[in-house]
Amino acid sequence: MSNRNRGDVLTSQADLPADTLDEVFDDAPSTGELELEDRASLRRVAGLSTELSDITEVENRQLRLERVVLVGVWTEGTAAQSEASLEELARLAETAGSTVLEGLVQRRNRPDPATYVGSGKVRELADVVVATGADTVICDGELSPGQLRQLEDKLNIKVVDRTALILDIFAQHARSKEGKAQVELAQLQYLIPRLRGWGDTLSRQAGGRAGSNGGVGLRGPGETKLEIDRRRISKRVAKLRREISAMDTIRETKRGRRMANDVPSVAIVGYTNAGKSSLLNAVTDAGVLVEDALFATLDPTTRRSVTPDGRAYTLTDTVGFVRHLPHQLVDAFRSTLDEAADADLLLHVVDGSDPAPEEQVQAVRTVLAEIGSKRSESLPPELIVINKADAADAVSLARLRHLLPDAHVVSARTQEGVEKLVAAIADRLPRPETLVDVLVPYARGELVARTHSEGEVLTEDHTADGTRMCARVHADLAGALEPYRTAADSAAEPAS
Ligand SMILES: Nc1nc2c(ncn2[C@@H]2O[C@H](COP(=O)(O)OP(=O)(O)OP(=O)(O)O)[C@@H](O)[C@H]2O)c(=O)[nH]1
Ligand SMILES: [Mg+2]
Repeated sequence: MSNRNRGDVLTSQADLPADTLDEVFDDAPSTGELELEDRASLRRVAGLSTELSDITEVENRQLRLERVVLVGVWTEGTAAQSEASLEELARLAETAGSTVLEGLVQRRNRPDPATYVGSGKVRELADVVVATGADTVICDGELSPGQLRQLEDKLNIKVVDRTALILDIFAQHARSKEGKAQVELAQLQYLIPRLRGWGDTLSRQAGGRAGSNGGVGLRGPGETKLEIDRRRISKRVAKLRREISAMDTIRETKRGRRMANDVPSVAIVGYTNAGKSSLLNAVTDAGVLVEDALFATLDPTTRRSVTPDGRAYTLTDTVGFVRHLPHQLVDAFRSTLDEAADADLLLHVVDGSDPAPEEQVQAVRTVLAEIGSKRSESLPPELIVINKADAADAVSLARLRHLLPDAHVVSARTQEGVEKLVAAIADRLPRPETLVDVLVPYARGELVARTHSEGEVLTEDHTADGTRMCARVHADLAGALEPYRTAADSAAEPAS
């Protein structure tokens, strides 16, 4: 399925009764075919739903979003913003492996409480669905269970909201055991209040394709079955919670070990597709997967790097942020983001070529604040990086610089500004706290090497008796260097 197909369909939109739908989305962002194939092969390695296979209502993991029509309700902001929002939804849908056939936006004061779009528009939407041969409608928002059900009943095809779509992408991309468990938990939390709706749809679909509803299946599964399913799911939720908190402990231990090592850490955060992985690669030659798709990165990658003056630090790539991140996922992904919150420095990457980078910055800060509010310690300092300078236009770049005066403007692609950024990172990293003056015998060369990589060497001199160094080191290393301290060292004060 290529975007070209989609383009073809879009060019035929003149045949469609779209005139009364206020906006027609027709700008196709592209995603490589290969990546999509890759995703498709990944997503079918399910493995996760095994324990749930008997709960038919919970099979949203097997959502098959193939040929989709997008629909949004435009309540506030400019027309351009509403289009950007739908464009993002299209990219999300493509990331999930769908072909987007059509995108429609309706201008309304607020979404219709019954059917999301106004009831008159539902009919038009139904016509578009038939004309394009879509099998799924994706709504740009979080719909209530009732809205989803009523829209499905009226359209006779599957209706999914933005939250379910994002959950689906996360389910496809999560690779670690913990990530998978967290996504499943989030999906179940999303599903519990919607059980009846899903049961309804699926039992209807079980009777054949859409349209076969009526009579028996009309009211969904009986209360009793629903209750049983609900209980089962609650049990599963409790089990997942227990597993996750056990994994939490393991990660805490690991992180604790890393912190005891006193290697300063930098976490790269930012909106999805901002170029976080590219920047990690640019700074460290890490070779992390980079692609023009949303949520390419779901499991954090950590790489070591060194400052220009030789101090070691770690850089961690993280999950991208997105506007209206489903709140179930804020919790679920607390872990990867928590790691970011524990860093010594946040590198907040902004896509300078995006039409509305300010909104991305806002979305990221909102989620960070949410995480910060659940922690006892405050969040690490933030260094803003405006990326894709090569692709951004001069006017919006100037506006961004004005808005974010402390930001570093770089291009991970051309390496422009990267060297300066590396220097700025080095400058912001906490320095080791103990000042030592030591004479290390040549037989203990490994201590000299450690001081270079873990500490900050101020002066170094090769004497007849060994290497004489003045350096700032962390407590651990100071302990190891203890036997070699010189007389002059006793006067040394801890550096501030
Ligand atoms: N023109 C230009 N494109 C860039 C630059 N940096 C990254 N990109 C492109 O932007 C897209 C996204 O890059 P990634 O590094 O995967 O972005 P990310 O923030 O890690 O994205 P997710 O992991 O999906 O959240 C890719 O197509 C990159 O080639 C840049 O400096 N200039
Ligand atoms: Mg990435």
